[in-house]
Amino acid sequence: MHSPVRKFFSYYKPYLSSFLSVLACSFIVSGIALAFPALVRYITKNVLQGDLSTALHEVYGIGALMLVLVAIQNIGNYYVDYKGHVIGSRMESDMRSELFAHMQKLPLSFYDQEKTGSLMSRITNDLLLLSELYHHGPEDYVKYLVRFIGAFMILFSINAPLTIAVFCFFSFLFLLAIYFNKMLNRTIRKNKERIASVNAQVEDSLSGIRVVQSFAGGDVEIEKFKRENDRFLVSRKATHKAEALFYNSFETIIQLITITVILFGSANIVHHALDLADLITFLLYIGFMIEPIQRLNHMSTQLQEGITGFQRFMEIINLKPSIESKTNAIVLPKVQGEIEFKQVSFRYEEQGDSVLSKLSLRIRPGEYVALVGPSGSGKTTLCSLVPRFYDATDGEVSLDGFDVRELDLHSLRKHIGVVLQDVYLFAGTVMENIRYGNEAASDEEIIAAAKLANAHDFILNLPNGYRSEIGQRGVKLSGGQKQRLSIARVFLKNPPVLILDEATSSLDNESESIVQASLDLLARGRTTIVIAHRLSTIRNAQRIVVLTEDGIAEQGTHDSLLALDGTYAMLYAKQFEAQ
Ligand SMILES: Nc1ncnc2c1ncn2[C@@H]1O[C@H](COP(=O)(O)OP(=O)(O)OP(=O)(O)O)[C@@H](O)[C@H]1O
Repeated sequence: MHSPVRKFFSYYKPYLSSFLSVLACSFIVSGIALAFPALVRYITKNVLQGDLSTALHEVYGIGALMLVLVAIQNIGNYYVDYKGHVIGSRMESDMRSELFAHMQKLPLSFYDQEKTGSLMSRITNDLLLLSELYHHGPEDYVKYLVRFIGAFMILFSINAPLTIAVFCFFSFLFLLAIYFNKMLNRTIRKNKERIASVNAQVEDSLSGIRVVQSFAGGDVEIEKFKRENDRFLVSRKATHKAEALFYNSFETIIQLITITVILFGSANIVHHALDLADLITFLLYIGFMIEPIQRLNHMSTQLQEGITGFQRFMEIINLKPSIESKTNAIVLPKVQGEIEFKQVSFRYEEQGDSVLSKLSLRIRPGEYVALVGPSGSGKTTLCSLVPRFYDATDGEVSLDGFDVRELDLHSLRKHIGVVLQDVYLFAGTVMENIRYGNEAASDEEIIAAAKLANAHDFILNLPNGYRSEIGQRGVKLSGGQKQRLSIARVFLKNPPVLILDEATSSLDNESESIVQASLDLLARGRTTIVIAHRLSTIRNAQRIVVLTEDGIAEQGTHDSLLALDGTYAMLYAKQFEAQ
């Protein structure tokens, strides 16, 4: 678990020298600002009340000095604004990259619980104002602390009792700021959670836009969206209420301070304890003490946005990937493909029911094994334990005799190819999608893989051949075409172990036979586990394993299982009748 404070400051490290130069500049600029009321005081108290024949000459001299100071101050402010913001944005961008990379390592069990849209919101919205926090946070503290302490000391030297009276008001402001900042933090956190829900709703509706339109479900989606959007509005209203209360209480106290200074200052003038020039100086410096507080006050929503964004960032960063390579994990350069499940039990959630219980199965290198059984019996779950999409709750899964938890995760997954029923293609070209199987592959190798997957001909018929854009999730392709691209991807990967999970189930007869031909070719010489509902497609499997809710019910070849006249024979007869 990272310490939040240490983690927060660690992002300054790569930019430390630039950031210190910004802080130094900020310090100088604030010091210069303090000189102006002192110069006004000098003019009103010393120059204008002294020898008037030389006064104008001296005033021009001070005016020239002021111009030089203004120039230095503005150049300094430009540097602080520009450089500071760039540094803040860089840190924000570093954090965004770190969060995305961290999410890549989180296990599927994490994604089972979270909504994609909410996670997107954490990467985009939540981090947006962190740059302001990183840049303005320390820099404003330096700037305003210099101004505040400097003004306090000068005022104290002019009139100590009045300064202390004013300071009492400031401590009250300070306490008020702490209280309201806590309140803002709460409401802003709620805002972020609710905008994340709005995002999740948008993502869900738009990803399923085909289902929405086919069910004419636009109104339902609009209603669901409105519900989330309204909840966001309610929490925004609470934030605005807190902000308005905060700002206006502050302004009231600040006005009270000014009135106190005018009243007490005037009384002091009447009693000859203060002169007019001192009162003017006092009022100018009070402005210096008030300005930092006003500014921090107006900035506080932005800063709080940054703080809550950081807190939500830490919630994810602190999640330790439960499935990762051990230190000194074994890297397998070559895999024979022997898979063994030893007394494997599994359940998805800690409190949930077991999906698999003490299951044992050994698959020989190069063997073609079909898994069949009723829906929900755990076939997909069993296969997902091999590439460690999930870890067995009990027992051991091994590859070539090595417990998969001892193997380097990258090297383990490199040796396993998975073809699913629900193909996922990325927005991009055909070429880019096939290359996903092996980033180092040449164009020729990609074309060869496409030929093996029976995809080459249809790809050439696309408007731009291999350079054709296939749209989000491959919408511009048919189901069979998408499946053949996903098979080409696995051909290119060339893994010794293959898992085919209902790869042809959603295809029509013609597409199925083309895809089946490519799958048969793909399976050649590899250890293959096939999950199939259509039993006709696995008749030739070397071994058929029948999985039921109670575990492995029977196994053997198609003919031996029919002869056994058990679960398989019953499933087969049912399908045969239906056909
Ligand atoms: N990600 C998940 N989180 C929680 N439970 C799950 C998850 N995936 C599957 N399950 C549950 O685990 C059980 C086994 O599911 P699994 O998908 O492995 O079965 P299957 O035999 O492959 O089914 P089918 O043939 O219908 O695909 C089911 O009861 C299912 O509800």
